[in-house]
Amino acid sequence: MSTFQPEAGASATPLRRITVPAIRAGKGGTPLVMLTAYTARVAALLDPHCDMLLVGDSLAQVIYGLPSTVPVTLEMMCAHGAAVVRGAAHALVVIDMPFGSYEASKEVAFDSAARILKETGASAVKLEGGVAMAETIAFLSARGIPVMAHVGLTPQAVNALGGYGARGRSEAEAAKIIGDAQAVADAGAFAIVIEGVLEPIAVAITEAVACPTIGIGASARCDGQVLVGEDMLGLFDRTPKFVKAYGTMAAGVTDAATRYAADVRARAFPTAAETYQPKI
Ligand SMILES: Nc1nc(=O)c2c([nH]1)NC[C@@H]1CN(c3ccc(C(=O)N[C@@H](CCC(=O)O)C(=O)O)cc3)CN21
Ligand SMILES: CC(C)C(=O)C(=O)O
Ligand SMILES: [Mg+2]
Repeated sequence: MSTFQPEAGASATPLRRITVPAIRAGKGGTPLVMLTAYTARVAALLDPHCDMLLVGDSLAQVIYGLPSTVPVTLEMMCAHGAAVVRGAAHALVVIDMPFGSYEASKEVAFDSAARILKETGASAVKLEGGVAMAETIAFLSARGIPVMAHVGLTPQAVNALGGYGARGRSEAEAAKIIGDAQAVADAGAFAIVIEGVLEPIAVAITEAVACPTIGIGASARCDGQVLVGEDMLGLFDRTPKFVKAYGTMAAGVTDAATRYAADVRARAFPTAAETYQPKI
């Protein structure tokens, strides 16, 4: 069943959404701006400022209070993906493929990615992995599904990596990450997220590949940047070194809830302005 609906109030000449070729053409230009969003309202607020919105599987921690992204399901990604597409009119929406939905074979990956695009109306998917995923990326790309790749610190592999520490501290690991990025670029990825690597690795990849690189804990010399929206807004409590909070939403929520609770307990809310009185 498709849950995709056109944006409410879409006019006869709607603002055209940013396309995958436009993102590709952003290589080496003004840095591409990307944030995650999981809900329609937050997507609508972030949309005018972003080139791309990512419905990240980080919704595991941010929305669901899960300890890692491993338990995330296709159903969760489709529900939040459809909400973000409804909320955003301008940005290209990319949806994370959840752990277990694409690794077994390129055919399994195609079925999962096709379901995501059908049920959400999004334009592209993202998946984690390098050399091991190159064949899958080529298979999807040749069949009309734009793929954003994700190399370096790949959180779905937390059980194999043993944690969320920065990657590429040994020469062998640095070479492996650069090889992964080259492989996914050669396979046709339209962009590559580089997460949690030593800065020289991110710079070397950005200089080596023809598609845009999107950094998170990587380098300002990447072709764009992505952060988890709630981290950037100052709402999420446990944030990695690579986060900069531009907002103070947690403090705003605490302040509002404190004053609301005090008003309720003092019978100071609701007042006449917020109640329905009989007509005289
Ligand atoms: N809110 C949020 N922000 C993210 O960036 C994010 C998620 N959730 N969930 C999915 C993944 C997980 N990510 C993470 C999670 C934790 C660290 C972290 O704690 N890093 C520590 C170093 C840890 C170590 O050395 O073992 C740091 O200080 O940066 C990094 C990336 C990035 N992604
Ligand atoms: C951190 C970004 C790149 C991501 O994959 C997510 O939010 O799930
Ligand atoms: Mg992710």
